Amino acid sequence: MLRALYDAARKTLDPVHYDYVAGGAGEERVVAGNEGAFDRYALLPRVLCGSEVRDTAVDLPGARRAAPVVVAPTAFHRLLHPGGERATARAAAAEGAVLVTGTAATTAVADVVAAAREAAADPAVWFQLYLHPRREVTEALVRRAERAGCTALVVTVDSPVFGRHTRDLRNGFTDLPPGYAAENMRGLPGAPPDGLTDIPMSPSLSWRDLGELLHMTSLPVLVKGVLHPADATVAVEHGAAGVIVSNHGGRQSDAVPAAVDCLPAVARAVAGRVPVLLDGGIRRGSDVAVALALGAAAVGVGRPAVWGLAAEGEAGVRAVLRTLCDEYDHTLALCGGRRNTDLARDMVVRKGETW
Ligand SMILES: Cc1cc2nc3c(=O)[nH]c(=O)nc-3n(C[C@H](O)[C@H](O)[C@H](O)COP(=O)(O)O)c2cc1C
Ligand SMILES: O=C(O)C(=O)c1ccccc1
Repeated sequence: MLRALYDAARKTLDPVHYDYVAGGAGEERVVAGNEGAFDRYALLPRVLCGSEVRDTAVDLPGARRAAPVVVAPTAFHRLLHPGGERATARAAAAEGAVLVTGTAATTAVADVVAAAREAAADPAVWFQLYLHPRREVTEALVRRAERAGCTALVVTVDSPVFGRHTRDLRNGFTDLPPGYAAENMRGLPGAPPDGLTDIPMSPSLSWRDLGELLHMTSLPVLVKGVLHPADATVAVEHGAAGVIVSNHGGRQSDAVPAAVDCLPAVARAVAGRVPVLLDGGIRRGSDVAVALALGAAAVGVGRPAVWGLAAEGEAGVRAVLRTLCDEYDHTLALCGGRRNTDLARDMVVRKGETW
């Protein structure tokens, strides 16, 4: 459905930047695996129980939204389209989707939220955070997000070290070019804004650091990058407001399972205490339906939104979100559902393994 937009993105982007977005760690087995995993699931519809009027609304931390599709945090939008994060923010707000803007954005969070507010009266922008080894730097970032009007924080925990993006290493793309900066890092304690090397990652971060983050803010905090069900349990016990099952779109480890294959066990561990979100490989409305039936409250999309942005700016991101949500609503109707929670666990089967 969105093939034409993706092709346009490929044509218009500098090949090095295209590779930055498309690529992943190692041999990119996980990049391929995230998408491929959805091909192994099928939906078993229920019949004669549907409705003309469907309600796909979802309650997420700091956001009730009309559809269960969130724009996942991705870096460097200004590098990919002159409209940058502002264009993405306007698109997400206009389509009623949560936008997760982040530490690696090339537009300051206050400007991102301002752009979202131009496009809709009540937008929802979350801020994605890399925990800084220095607590005062993390705290300064948190205050920026709070002051800007973000309604939740997303802390990414799958990056104890930078991912080794094979194509970037081959292309020599290891930092932002001159003229671009990770704007949220500008002027932070001890952090000159020279680019992505200012976003340090540390393998010595621990659950204690998450605990400290939860104490320094009253915003809900979602934990992004959980694959092991035991970690989901610990996150909830610490007070996380949500768990995001994600392998970072295959950009960190190239030896992990497909994200959607980790979802059922995480959903079981969380047991409805907080919403579970999933990102990685969502490309069509039926993928959204599979994820919801396997226990997700909502899904995130990374690359699809970026391709839309690169191809057509705000209009491209809007087209991606609208298409996914339309397809999802149509799939829900075909499954005999009227709301998201009608997609029950027993309506997803492994292909070739129906009873
Ligand atoms: C170009 C790019 C940049 C990304 N930057 C970040 C980031 O700064 N922080 C983060 O938590 N995740 C980041 N991610 C991961 C996404 O949030 C998300 O987990 C992933 O893209 C989902 O997979 P998908 O692209 O198949 O939808 C990035 C992904 C891409 C493709
Ligand atoms: O590219 C990424 O996946 C990513 O998460 C990131 C992290 C720090 C700076 C830039 C991008």
